[in-house]
Amino acid sequence: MAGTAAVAPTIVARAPKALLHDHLDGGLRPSTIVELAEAAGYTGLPTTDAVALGQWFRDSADSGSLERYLETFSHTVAVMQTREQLARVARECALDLAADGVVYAESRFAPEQHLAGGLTLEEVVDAVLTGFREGEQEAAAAGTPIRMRTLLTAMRHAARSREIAELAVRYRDEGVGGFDIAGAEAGFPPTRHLDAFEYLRRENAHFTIHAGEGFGLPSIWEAIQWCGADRLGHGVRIVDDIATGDDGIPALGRLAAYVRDMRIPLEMCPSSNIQTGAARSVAEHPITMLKRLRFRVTVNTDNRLMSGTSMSREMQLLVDEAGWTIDDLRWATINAMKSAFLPFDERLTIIEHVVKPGYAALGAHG
Ligand SMILES: O=c1[nH]cnc2c1ncn2[C@H]1C[C@H](O)[C@@H](CO)O1
Ligand SMILES: [Zn+2]
Repeated sequence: MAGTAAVAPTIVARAPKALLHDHLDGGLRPSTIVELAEAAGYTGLPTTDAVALGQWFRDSADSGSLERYLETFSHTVAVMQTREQLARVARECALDLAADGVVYAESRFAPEQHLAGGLTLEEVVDAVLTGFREGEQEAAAAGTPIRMRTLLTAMRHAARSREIAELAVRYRDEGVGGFDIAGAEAGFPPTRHLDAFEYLRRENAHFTIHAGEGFGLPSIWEAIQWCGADRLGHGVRIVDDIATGDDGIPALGRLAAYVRDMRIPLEMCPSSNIQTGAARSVAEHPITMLKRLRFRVTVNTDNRLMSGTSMSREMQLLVDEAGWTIDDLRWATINAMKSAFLPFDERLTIIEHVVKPGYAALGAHG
């Protein structure tokens, strides 16, 4: 019966997908890193063999710690310092996602990390937006249309969040959907960046916050109740506020209830969470319990390079290891589209004209 049989990889590949949490500097093709490093004279790579390099990223990111996981980004950021490098990486990102069946994606990066080659913050953003536009055009011509948006990230250990928030507002009509903070979570609470969030709220702008990944409930609570985040990056530790009683019935604490009641989207990234130690396995990942409890769950890649993953792979893992059905994949995709930092009418158009017909053709039910 449709919706209950295990979903075959060919079906997952064809399913329309929506991606809210993907890092531009965490999704480079290994071959591109090797080429860009050689052309730029960057000699810091652990190997110049593309296959071995891909493996190196996956192994190094498999560290059990968010801090060590983040160290691997020094190599990708090193080859994203010129206009051409940034545009190429963005173009390839759009093409790779489109080839994987992603129809809508928000890709994020931290402009402040791309100034070493002398570019200004504006030039960095322009270069990335140019690359996304090229990728969109080529993907459409290849018969795999994708709509790309970018989120501008500020690094939580640094002190440029207000400036980056202003940049996000300045570019909001050019393809920037919103703002985010990322980087090590423990020791860097989101309230350090309160002025940036207050500014964004006054500007009617959108933002998400990485919270509840490398640190627990206090981080989620601050992100929502102090900072006013529209969405949570990961948010996986919200399960710490859900107790299972003797009767087996889950009881939600006040914060978990708030997140569910307010339909706050959770940008969940199973493979990344396993690598950083935020979850033990896909089978035990809280995403499936949260889906059952009907939180606003979405499925995401986080860093395709570091996790050796794709949207299809994350979905297939949930199918194979956590029993997700095609109806579940459809539900998560519609959740993501409902939560996108895109005008409401455009969200509806993608849901009604792309996502629903795409899943209907695969036998899924609403
Ligand atoms: O999962 C993550 N948690 C916190 N920070 C992250 C994660 N993935 C990537 N980052 C950081 C490293 C990148 O250089 C930065 C901007 O994309 O965001
Ligand atoms: Zn992330």
